[in-house]
Amino acid sequence: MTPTDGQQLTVALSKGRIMKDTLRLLQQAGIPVPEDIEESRKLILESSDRTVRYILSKPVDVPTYVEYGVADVGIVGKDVLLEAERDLYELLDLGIGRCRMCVCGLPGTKGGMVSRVASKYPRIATNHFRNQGQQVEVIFLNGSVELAPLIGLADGIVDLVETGRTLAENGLVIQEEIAQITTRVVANRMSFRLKSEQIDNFVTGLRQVTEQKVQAILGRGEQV
Ligand SMILES: Nc1ncnc2c1ncn2[C@@H]1O[C@H](COP(=O)(O)OP(=O)(O)OP(=O)(O)O)[C@@H](O)[C@H]1O
Ligand SMILES: O=P(O)(O)OC[C@H]1O[C@H](OP(=O)(O)OP(=O)(O)O)[C@H](O)[C@@H]1O
Repeated sequence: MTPTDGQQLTVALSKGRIMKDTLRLLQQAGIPVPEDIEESRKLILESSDRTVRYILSKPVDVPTYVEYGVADVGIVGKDVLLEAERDLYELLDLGIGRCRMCVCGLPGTKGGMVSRVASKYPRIATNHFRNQGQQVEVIFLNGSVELAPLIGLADGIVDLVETGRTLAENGLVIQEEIAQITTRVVANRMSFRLKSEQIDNFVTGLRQVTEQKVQAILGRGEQV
């Protein structure tokens, strides 16, 4: 069957760090993925059976494409979702791209003392300190935020920590964990109703794969 535009599912994928693991899960779930999706410089690709169309986007833009409905579904980190605060349905945790959103700083500088914080995530940082009743000035930076406390721009940072290597190599420590981060599947609210069957199939396939992964890990745990 060749689907019409109305039947085709448009999926916004995050380019970069989580792309490889995302494609692996899609393939394991039996969702058709174009063979050249990793090598190609094309930004819009269709599966060979034309049931799925992929948009390759910067992670930070995925919620925008999905909220405006130009993508029915998106795959993106919880960090990006918390920062974007878009009106989307969050359907599934894929369990990949695992890291933590943390307040970090030089050893000996306590979270409570912090008055200026640098972050690529100004909304997450602002909400966090507001919830704690702390008055903190948040300075937006685009990356390498660990520099800020080292050169005196800020007292601390709010940033992602995965292995902890970037912090350790720059003499910084975690002061507080704000949130556990993983990659999520999100959907446009209207698409969720109009393409319920396609979205349900998409999410069910991925859910089965991610549950199998959890069971495999538990299975290994039981043998130990
Ligand atoms: N160590 C990590 N650092 C940053 N993001 C991580 C890390 N581990 C997992 N992630 C996940 O990967 C996503 C970031 O991917 P990536 O670094 O490719 O995007 P980006 O920050 O928009 O990149 P850039 O702006 O450099 O193109 C995050 O949104 C987060 O969900
Ligand atoms: O705990 P780690 O394993 O060291 O990972 C965390 C680092 O990785 C990310 O930076 P990224 O490499 O995306 O570069 P950026 O600072 O330019 O965003 C993040 O912002 C931290 O700096």
